Amino acid sequence: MAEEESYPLFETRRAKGRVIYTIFSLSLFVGILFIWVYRVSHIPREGEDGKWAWIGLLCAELWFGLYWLLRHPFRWNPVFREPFRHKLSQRYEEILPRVDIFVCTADPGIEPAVMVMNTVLSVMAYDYPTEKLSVYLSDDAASDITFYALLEASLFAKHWLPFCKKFKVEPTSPAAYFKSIASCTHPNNHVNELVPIKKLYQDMESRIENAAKVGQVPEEVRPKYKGFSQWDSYTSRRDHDTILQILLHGKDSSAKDVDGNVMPILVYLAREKRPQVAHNFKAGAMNSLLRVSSMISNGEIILNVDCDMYSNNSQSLRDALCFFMDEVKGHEIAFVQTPQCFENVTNNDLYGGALRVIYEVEFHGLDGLGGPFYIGTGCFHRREILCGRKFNDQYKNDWKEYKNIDHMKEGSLHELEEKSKALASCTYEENTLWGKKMGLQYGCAVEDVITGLSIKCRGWKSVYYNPQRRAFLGVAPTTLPEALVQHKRWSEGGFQIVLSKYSPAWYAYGLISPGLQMGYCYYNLWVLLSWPTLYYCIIPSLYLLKGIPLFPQMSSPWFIPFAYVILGDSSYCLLEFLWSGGTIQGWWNDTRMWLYKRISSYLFAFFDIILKFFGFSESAFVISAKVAEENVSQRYEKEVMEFGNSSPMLTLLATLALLNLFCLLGMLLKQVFISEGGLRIYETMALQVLLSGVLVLINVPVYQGLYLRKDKGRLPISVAVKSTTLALSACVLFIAIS
Ligand SMILES: O=c1ccn([C@@H]2O[C@H](COP(=O)(O)OP(=O)(O)O[C@H]3O[C@H](CO)[C@@H](O)[C@H](O)[C@H]3O)[C@@H](O)[C@H]2O)c(=O)[nH]1
Ligand SMILES: [Mn+2]
Repeated sequence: MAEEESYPLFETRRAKGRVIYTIFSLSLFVGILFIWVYRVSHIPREGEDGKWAWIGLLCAELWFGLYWLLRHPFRWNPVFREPFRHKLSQRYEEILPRVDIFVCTADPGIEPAVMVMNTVLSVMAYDYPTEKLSVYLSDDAASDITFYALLEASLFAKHWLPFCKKFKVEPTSPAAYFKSIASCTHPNNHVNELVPIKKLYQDMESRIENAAKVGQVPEEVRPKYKGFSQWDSYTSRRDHDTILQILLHGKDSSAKDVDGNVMPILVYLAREKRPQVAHNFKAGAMNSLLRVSSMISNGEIILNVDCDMYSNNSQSLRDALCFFMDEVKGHEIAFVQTPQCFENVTNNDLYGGALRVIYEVEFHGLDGLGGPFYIGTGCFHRREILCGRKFNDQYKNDWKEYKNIDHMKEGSLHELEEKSKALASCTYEENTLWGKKMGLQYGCAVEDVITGLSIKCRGWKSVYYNPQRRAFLGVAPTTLPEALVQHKRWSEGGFQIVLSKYSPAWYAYGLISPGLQMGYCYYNLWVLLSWPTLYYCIIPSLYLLKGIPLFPQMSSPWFIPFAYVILGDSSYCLLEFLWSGGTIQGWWNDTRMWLYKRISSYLFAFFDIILKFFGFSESAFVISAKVAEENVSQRYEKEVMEFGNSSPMLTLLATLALLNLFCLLGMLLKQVFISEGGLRIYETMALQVLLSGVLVLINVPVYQGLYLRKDKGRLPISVAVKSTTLALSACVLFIAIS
């Protein structure tokens, strides 16, 4: 036994090829230095054309170069983790800790109840002792339909859980499972039982969908369940008492599955909301869940998932425990983060939703520097640490200690509900440390990342666990505006962190490793990329139209560093993308999104931050859509870009796309009709032609959306008119004033 115990519960491997990477990046850095030197030493003299444009480019290039430096630490030491769950089982099966799972939902219109129930069912069916598992659904919409759906799900679960156990079902989300076996051709060994369970599921699904469609819980159901009476005092989504119902609990003898086994605890919670009290979005929901669950089950481990992120791997809970329960390293680990993966990403990933390089490369690198960020979903936490505990070396979790704690010795379920409700009232947090030092942090659009950072600053580590079989699968945005709005929220939140008390730039100094500090800055400074990128998309093209070079000509030796940096960096990014499982077309699409995020999401986030700073605008959380209309989905499947509305973001994108087209065409026309320098322009202005050319190529979907497409997903006529006028006038004005 002693020898047995000396084997760790997980293993850490380091990546190879770091030397080559280091040499390569050093060479690129030399190239960047040359570019800087060139810019500084060739500033046009007073009276010469383009002096200010030149200085602008210098600033942009300085910033790009510095930002580029930030991305290196987390490519130096990537690590890969491998848990050994059979060892966990051998050593700790009897004393596995209690686990509380939090699912958050906020809007039944955007997040359909059936989808949410699939997530709930999938996590209820983890391969784990059910008496130690509790699932909490937080509903920020306080929708009785969601409650009704959960009631239905709790009944269906009594069949579904034994079925999953018996046939080792994977994935345990019923919708995903039925879909996966529909596409598999060989007959299963459990056809006889499959048919009835599928029927049960479909019946439940149609009942929930009907209720959602008519916007009402069926008349006959209401009086049967006392829980619905809690809606009697409900006035609106933003104004209601706490609604809390324990739907399944070991104390209740009916909470057994069809085989007579105990079911996991299942709780519905809609925390109290009042119009005059800030509810702090998902962070507020999580903190209420933390308190309520401490009363009902008090699991030592907490798993948090978004309502679309169903469990795709029934073992991942045990895998995560291998990290926490490891005898040597486990005590330092605050949370275990899995990547966000998406079920609906198409082959060439038009909107870059898969975030491939982030999850396949960069997060492994962060793990080598002290641990990945907490990214809100698919994350396992230790309760105490999430609630504010500081690290100290002596701290060791004695898992055996918890063995026989029964949190519910006396009192009825009803009493338990009433006591728990008080913890979810909207005044509970007044004059407490919740949202500051306890629980999730308030006031930031990425509550998850800032909370993770504050945990790191208290001395803890985290682990990135990226299993072969995806742990969770969710829904990525399926339209361009949605993708852009999501990135706006993220970039805005990131910058709020830089400006916050926990700023990775200064507060974290000395508390986390310098590499990790740089990693946090790399992700949280997105907003500041908008201006230089915009500048690079506009100025060189306008000067191309006018015939003024801003880059070295091809025959100059200064051309070499530009060519080397451009080629070297793009090929490196391409390789990394392919290595992460992407396609070449996917990389091209990702590059387009890289551009669009910078010139729209980040820019608008920048303005929003300013507005908020001066008190002109309030925090908001724009929830990402999880379903799309039929024709939108069809276009998404075909990878046709979906614009569909006329937001200022799209007008800006279209204007910039057209501006580049006009500049390039204007330059070509000048060549043909005025024929100033003939082919010379390609020699003197090669890089500007290249830049405009690439911008035009990358914007092809925008031109199509403006002028060629007829379907509903195209850019509206109004955007076409506005952007064409704006782009043309910019070109004409620029030529005219000089
Ligand atoms: O007031 C709110 C708003 C949102 N949510 C829930 O938060 C989750 C995430 O919202 P979503 O619209 O899907 O945002 P994403 O951008 O996909 O989410 C990522 O980024 C968020 C921070 O911006 C994190 O909260 C998420 O966990 C993380 O997955 C969803 O389950 C929502 O139901 C709430 O519970 N209450
Ligand atoms: Mn989401």
